[in-house]
Amino acid sequence: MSDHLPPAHPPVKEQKIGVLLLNLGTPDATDYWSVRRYLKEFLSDPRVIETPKWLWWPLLNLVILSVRPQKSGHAYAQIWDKEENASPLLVITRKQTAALAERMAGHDNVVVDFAMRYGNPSTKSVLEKMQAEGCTKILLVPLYPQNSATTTATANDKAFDVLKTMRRQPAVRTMPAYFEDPKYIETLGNSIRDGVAALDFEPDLVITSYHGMPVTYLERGDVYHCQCYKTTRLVQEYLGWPKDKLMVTFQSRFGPTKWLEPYTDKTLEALPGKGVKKVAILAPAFSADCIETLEEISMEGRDTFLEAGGENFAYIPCLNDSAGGMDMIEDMVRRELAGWL
Ligand SMILES: C=CC1=C(C)c2cc3[nH]c(cc4nc(cc5[nH]c(cc1n2)c(C)c5CCC(=O)O)C(CCC(=O)O)=C4C)c(C)c3C=C
Ligand SMILES: [Fe+2]
Ligand SMILES: [Fe+2]
Repeated sequence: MSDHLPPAHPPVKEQKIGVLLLNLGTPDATDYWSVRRYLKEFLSDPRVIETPKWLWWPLLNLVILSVRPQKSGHAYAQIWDKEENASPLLVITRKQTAALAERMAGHDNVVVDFAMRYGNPSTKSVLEKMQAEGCTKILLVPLYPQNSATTTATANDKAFDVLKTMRRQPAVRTMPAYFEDPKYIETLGNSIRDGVAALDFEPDLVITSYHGMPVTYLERGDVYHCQCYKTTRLVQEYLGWPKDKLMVTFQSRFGPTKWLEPYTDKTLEALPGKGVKKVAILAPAFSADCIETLEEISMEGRDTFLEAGGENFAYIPCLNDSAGGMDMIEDMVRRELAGWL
């Protein structure tokens, strides 16, 4: 590694600032072994699975990893970006990185890149690359609007685990969760307003569906649940809509334990019976569309709702690399870089 490092004391003019976008990660391919490798890394993270290791290890290795990769692989295959031969999460994160790099191009000392918590490109490989490029300051940008131990914390943990192995330490900052940042609320609110205006029906209800987690994590102090509710309330206030026009639900249940309620799938099943037959739905916990939005909501959720008697269903995409979404990321990153630029 030392062969690839810049001089011990690069002149100040040659020192660089790294901006590292972090997201969750995704399999390299949809086959059994690729999905299994990804799920094994993901589901072995004690920040994600708090079940004691002695109990979780046999369950994961003997049961879950023998059946889940096939099921998830099938779901990934339905949303795979064939042109790029990659998962949408990877393709979109790459585009966000390129767009941010272009927006920061006026600062020739700023290097923008991205890394994943699980899978590729790994946080280790990208942090090592940044150090080799002369980054003496690094801003970690976990792309999760709401803070959770299962996402924000573990993304930062991974980066610090890598830094632990480096003798030379860059100065490091982490971007906070942005669930109530006025720029996020405005951007999300605009995407809902414009998304709804573009529909050929008027939704009775707009559902904000957040990724779920076991209720025990909330009980142990994870702030995610409260931050999800606050995001939806602030967006409702920004839009000036009646309170009952927007609803919070939680999706992606995993395993037999009780997760945060109300569940998205059960809600979509029940709404038509209550006279709510036209819905629009979006997933504000995701900064990029992925299996959980494109397959679980836009495909499965749609089928559930229509089969239960719903008439109109629309999925409003994540902010992704849209102009508004990139204005927001650029704005937040520039604020965190204050004093460094
Ligand atoms: C098992 C526990 C899980 C918790 C807790 C959890 C929290 C959580 N996850 C996200 C964001 C994403 N999750 C994604 C996929 C995904 N999540 C879990 C499990 C938990 N997530 C699994 C097993 C999977 C893999 C897919 C599957 O097999 O169903 C993704 C998408 C990845 C992709 O490749 O497209 C994202 C993004 C948040 C925000 C969150 C917070 C509570
Ligand atoms: Fe997840
Ligand atoms: Fe899912």
